[in-house]
Amino acid sequence: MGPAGSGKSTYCATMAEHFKALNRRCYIVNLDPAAEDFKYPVTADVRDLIQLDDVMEDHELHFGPNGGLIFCMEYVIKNLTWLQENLEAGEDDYFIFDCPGQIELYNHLPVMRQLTEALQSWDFRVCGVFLVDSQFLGESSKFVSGVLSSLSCMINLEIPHISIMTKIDLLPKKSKKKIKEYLDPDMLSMAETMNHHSAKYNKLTEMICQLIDDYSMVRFLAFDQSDEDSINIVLQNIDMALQYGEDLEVQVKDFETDEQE
Ligand SMILES: Nc1nc2c(ncn2[C@@H]2O[C@H](COP(=O)(O)OP(=O)(O)OP(=O)(O)O)[C@@H](O)[C@H]2O)c(=O)[nH]1
Ligand SMILES: [Mg+2]
Repeated sequence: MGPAGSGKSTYCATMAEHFKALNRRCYIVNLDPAAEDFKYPVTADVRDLIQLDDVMEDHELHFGPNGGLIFCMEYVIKNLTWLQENLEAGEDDYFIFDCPGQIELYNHLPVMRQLTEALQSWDFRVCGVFLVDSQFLGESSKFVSGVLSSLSCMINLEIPHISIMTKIDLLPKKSKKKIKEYLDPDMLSMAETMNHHSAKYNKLTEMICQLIDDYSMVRFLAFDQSDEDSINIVLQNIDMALQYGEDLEVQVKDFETDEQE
């Protein structure tokens, strides 16, 4: 998930390659009814169910691109059997859902939550991965704004949640250093750098930063698609959030115990 153009589809393509190199299976589902072409193999495509263009061209519905997208996602929720039929999952299968970028889907509409609840009811473990373009995080105020959008998504979905800064490979060396400060941010000194003219707003900024700091609510991981280690760290964090592989260990232990008996 994440704002338009934050790199969601590119993340899916990078992960598809990475999984291949690890010899691990991974299936990617396109949930964006407006998507056009893909740089990854698509296991299931929401456009087989509904397409944004068709909705926008419908003379009775009269939707623009954003209203049309919401209509499409509500249609998906009304037709969840389509999704379930397309997710014939084996044990330990790993799916990535490439989601649309409109932020309203995550922070106040119920559709994405309904979707994650459906996946959980089908016995999937679900982790939210929220992407923000690192090029927009280089200033304290923009960083706090990125944290808040990730946070509102996390609170709305109530699932394990990982926040990622994308396009690190595009940053000049100097900005890369600066971005590192944002991976483990000192929110209070950040608040000081954002002083406004109005004391009232300064206090508000301070309190927002304090809140983020007190609860360590959002920590970003850097995602550099040109750096294998950075991809690995992101994947490990998601695996941990999903408790991926824990059952495998249990099965091995059970097997050993059986043999001893
Ligand atoms: N260099 C570089 N370019 C990236 C990276 N991630 C995305 N891009 C580029 O950024 C643009 C948008 O990336 P997408 O992956 O399409 O973004 P998206 O979030 O799927 O966009 P929407 O689906 O339209 O919301 C494309 O031109 C990508 O090639 C990255 O990590 N590094
Ligand atoms: Mg996309």
